Amino acid sequence: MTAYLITDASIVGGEVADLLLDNGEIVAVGTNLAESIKGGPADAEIIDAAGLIALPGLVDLHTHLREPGREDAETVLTGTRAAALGGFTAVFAMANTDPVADTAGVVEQVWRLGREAGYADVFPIGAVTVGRQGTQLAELGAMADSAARVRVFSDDGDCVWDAALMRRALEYVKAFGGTIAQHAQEPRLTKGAQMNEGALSGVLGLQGWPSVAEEAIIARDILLNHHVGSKLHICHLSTKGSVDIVRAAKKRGLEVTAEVTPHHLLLTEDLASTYNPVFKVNPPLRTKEDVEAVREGLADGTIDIVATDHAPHPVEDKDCEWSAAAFGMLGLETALSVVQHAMVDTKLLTWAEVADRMSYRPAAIGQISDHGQPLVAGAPANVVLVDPAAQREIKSAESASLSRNTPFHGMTLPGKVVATFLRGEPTVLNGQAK
Ligand SMILES: NC(=O)N[C@@H](CC(=O)O)C(=O)O
Ligand SMILES: [Zn+2]
Ligand SMILES: [Zn+2]
Repeated sequence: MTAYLITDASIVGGEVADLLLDNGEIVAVGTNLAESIKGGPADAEIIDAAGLIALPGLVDLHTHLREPGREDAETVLTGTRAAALGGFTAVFAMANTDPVADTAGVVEQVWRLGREAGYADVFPIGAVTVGRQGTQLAELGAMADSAARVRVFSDDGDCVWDAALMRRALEYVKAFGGTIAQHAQEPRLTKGAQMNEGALSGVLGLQGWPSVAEEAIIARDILLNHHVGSKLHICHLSTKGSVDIVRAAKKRGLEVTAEVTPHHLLLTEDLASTYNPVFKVNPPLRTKEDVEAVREGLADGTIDIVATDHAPHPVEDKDCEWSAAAFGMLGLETALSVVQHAMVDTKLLTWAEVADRMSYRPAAIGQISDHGQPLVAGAPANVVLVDPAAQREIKSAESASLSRNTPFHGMTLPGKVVATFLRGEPTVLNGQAK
């Protein structure tokens, strides 16, 4: 195994220093390591990281890898390659596959495919209900006890809308400290909904999706979870009202964690007026006021993490009329750039806080131990090197994903992932996937 000596990196939250990676670990952090390791790993490959920021490998708590079932949209291999290019060393794979990841067998298959691909560790999320049908609890315990060690469960794509079933799910996972990640969407309020409800949806003639459909479920589930004393996580929170509810709940000491996507930190509903379905997503893009509120919420810790909700769809599911198109956007390769643009360059977050929101906290919520750790000697060598001064134009044709549905196509965004290391092995070097 090759050792790597990363020199003069700006270590997030620390000083400019060298990092020596060997045998899957960070074996030393310090200045002039080349001198001090004389007689050490003689064959260490040197990577000049002057001007680059070293962050802990990013962790995405919400990714759609589409395998099994929609290998035309993405596979574990292509999705994790896109993840590595985005600086991620671990991704949590959503359960809305075909077959649904609602058994130990399916989650073990996805976990194993991740290991074989070798680009990022894949942690499967188990479905809450059988077939994501919302009627009967899936075998949560068997998935937890499987080789995949599932700790996060979600019917993402659909809401667990039945309050009694949601209560039972929260109670059930308490036994092993699991988390229920809710896709907060009251289905009766969003029947046929196509975009954010407001003046614009009226003008465009597209069925509106009211903020309250999200907020009502978030409020309900925070109360339910408080009653049960379990762990609740809110997927892709998107409205000002949702931020206010979570902020008030945390203030009262109620247990809840929440995520926001890069696209909800940057894009607004006016993009729907293009009628280009690349901007069609669940939950929908909201207003400028909502974007400001989710940015503030992420900055003050109300929203715990950024999660991509990378949702690949093949051309035929997007290249059609708005109402017929699938919901979802790519996100893995652009997430860090969007966060830099929306949060760092605006002085809302420091890079150390980016490490917190995109590595430490998602790893903690997902209960994984080999990721999301500070870059110190003895830690697993999951590291990403970022050039914050780079500018790049996003081109959908250049995506490593099998799908092309990035809403950032044509935009110039700051920051570029130069290298990603998974347990000391480069998955990306010089901006190229291995
Ligand atoms: N976000 C989306 O618009 N789509 C997701 C499902 C989901 O995250 O709810 C998908 O699986 O395509
Ligand atoms: Zn969802
Ligand atoms: Zn999703």
